[in-house]
Amino acid sequence: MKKIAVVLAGGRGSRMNSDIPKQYLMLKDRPVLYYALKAFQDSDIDSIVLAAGENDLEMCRTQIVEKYGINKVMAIVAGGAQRYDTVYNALKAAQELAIDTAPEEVLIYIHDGARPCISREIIKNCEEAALQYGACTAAVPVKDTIKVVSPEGFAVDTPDRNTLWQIQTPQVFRSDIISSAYAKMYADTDRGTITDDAMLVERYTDVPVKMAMGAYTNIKITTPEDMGIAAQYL
Ligand SMILES: Nc1ccn([C@@H]2O[C@H](COP(=O)(O)OP(=O)(O)OP(=O)(O)O)[C@@H](O)[C@H]2O)c(=O)n1
Ligand SMILES: C[C@](O)(CO)[C@H](O)COP(=O)(O)O
Repeated sequence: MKKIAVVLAGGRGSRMNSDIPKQYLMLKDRPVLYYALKAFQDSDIDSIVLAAGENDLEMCRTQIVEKYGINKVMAIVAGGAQRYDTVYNALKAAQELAIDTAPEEVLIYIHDGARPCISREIIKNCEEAALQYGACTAAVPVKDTIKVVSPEGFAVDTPDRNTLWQIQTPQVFRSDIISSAYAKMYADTDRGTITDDAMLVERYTDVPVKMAMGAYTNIKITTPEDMGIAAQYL
């Protein structure tokens, strides 16, 4: 199996309200993005594709990849308007890297660059599930009661908590499966809001997406208070 990580850093981080995108803020003494790259660097994956904003490509190369010796990064590509556009650009680069390998023999690990607390154990859990099922996502069972709420702010339903999982990354797929999902998604003019890659596999293929155990500490930096929490976890 060839193993390629796709690390996403093409977002603007609008909910963070900072001058620079959240993935470049300093967390402890390193940029947020460093931690995800380092986790894959230290894993047994073969290579990393980093996707970043068009104007940040050179900065990523010199100030993060080269500076911290992340030498498994084999391509740095420009992101797109939506998260899924960024993933798609990175997938094309990953396929180039694996040109000599059958897509069924390639695993793609898609990870948010804004999730710095990823661990070796989570990567391993996802890998095992992807090898067995072809498609998986890191996730944890929800701890709170979740309600469906009307636009007016009233509870309309309380789903059985035992059926609810909170979805994280990495999301790991066999290359043929995620490629097929993306091709069908772009052909669909009525695709609506898409927030993760597992959703595409659920919607556009018949491959069930397996939950692989993530961690409650594997948070995504989204709003300012997340920086302090992530620093504690790290
Ligand atoms: N067009 C985009 C949008 C998001 N991402 C990446 O996807 C991950 C998760 O997305 P999210 O937390 O939603 O990031 P942002 O879109 O940057 O944040 P916001 O929604 O607050 O603007 C982040 O690592 C982000 O950089 C990306 O690569 N390209
Ligand atoms: C993929 C993801 O991290 C799963 O939780 C998430 O969907 C990323 O985007 P979001 O816009 O912050 O939900």
